[in-house]
Amino acid sequence: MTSPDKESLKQAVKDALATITVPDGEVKKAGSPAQDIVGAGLVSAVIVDDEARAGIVLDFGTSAPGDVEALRTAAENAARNVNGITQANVVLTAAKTETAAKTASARPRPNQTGPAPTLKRTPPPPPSPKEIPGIRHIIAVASGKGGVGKSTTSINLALGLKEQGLKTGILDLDIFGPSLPMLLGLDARPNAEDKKIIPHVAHGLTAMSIGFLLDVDQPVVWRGPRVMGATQQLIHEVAWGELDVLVIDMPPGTGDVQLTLVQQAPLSGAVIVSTPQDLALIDARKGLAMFRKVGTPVFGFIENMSYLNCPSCGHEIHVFGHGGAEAAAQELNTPFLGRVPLHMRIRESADAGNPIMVSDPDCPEAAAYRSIARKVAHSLETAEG
Ligand SMILES: Nc1ncnc2c1ncn2[C@@H]1O[C@H](COP(=O)(O)OP(=O)(O)OP(=O)(O)O)[C@@H](O)[C@H]1O
Repeated sequence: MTSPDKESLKQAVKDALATITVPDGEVKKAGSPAQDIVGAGLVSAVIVDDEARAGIVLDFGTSAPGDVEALRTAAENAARNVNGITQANVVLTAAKTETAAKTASARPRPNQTGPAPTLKRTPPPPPSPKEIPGIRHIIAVASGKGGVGKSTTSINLALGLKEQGLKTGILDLDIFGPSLPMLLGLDARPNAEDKKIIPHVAHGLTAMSIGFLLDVDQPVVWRGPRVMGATQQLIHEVAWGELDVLVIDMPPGTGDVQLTLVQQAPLSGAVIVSTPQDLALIDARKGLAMFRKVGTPVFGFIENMSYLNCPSCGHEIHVFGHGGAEAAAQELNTPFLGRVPLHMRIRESADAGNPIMVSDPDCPEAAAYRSIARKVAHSLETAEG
């Protein structure tokens, strides 16, 4: 999808939202005469991604919302009915009131012991990335489009880096569909201490996901994100401790959200995941352009779902064509980090919360991730000079 398409879809979603009336006696931002939810200032963000999925944030400020679920449903239906929109997801946010705080804290997640950390509104992002004390390197795992295996690659790459002796963390910033809770088989809300969120530790990785803070049962994300605010918080207000490397699983695509994320984290470098199909490669090129624009070194391309190993003779079968990412990498003067086969083991282990680097470390697919992780570790060393 070209950006003008995305822009016009975004406008169409906004127009559709503007047909929803603020119910009588319901929330309305102070000083606003408008009666529709856009005019009343309740729509704080509309995002349309490369797959034409709409993400909408309805922000209730400090008003105590009444039937916010009805508004959510109305907004979702309005966005879904826009021609071209494939999916719509509405996040509700509000500043914490005493009652709200009580309601929220009355619903602890399993394993929760301390007060629940909440996503909160934070000041606009700083113009230049702030160093994070204790973290030597941050790398972003990006993809031009969704569904290419970016999250699966992120977790196995992180485990591969840990195997190299690096103290490794992983941060899932995929606001469109956080996968880390599933990949690690974890959904407990993290605790907070001294105003910092305490990350989980799983398979030897320090792990944090935006998904740990978004409560599926809770209609409102209290003091919840403007996406950028949440991102800031997840990068800078988590007690990461000492890490050699933090792997960030980025949201798919190369739009404004991604660009801002890239600018918020002091990245040592990025890797771009692609599949062999042409379309994915075109998108991957956009990813490269985005990182180059902000001066982040791209450590290289990874080709995922690259081939099948024939179950009887072990030969590689190239279902989606062959060598596209490698050729593109060469043409774009960017390293090629390696290919990962398409294999049920990768999918099943990921779905079971036991990534293949842990569940079957001696299989050929784990070897593919290991080889990529070695190259990335080498790039990090080189980056250190
Ligand atoms: N090499 C592989 N072989 C088999 N299945 C894979 C492979 N890589 C990823 N998958 C599967 O493909 C699906 C999409 O992968 P994943 O969620 O990692 O993609 P993504 O790019 O992060 O997607 P999204 O954009 O939706 O976040 C998952 O079910 C995953 O298990």
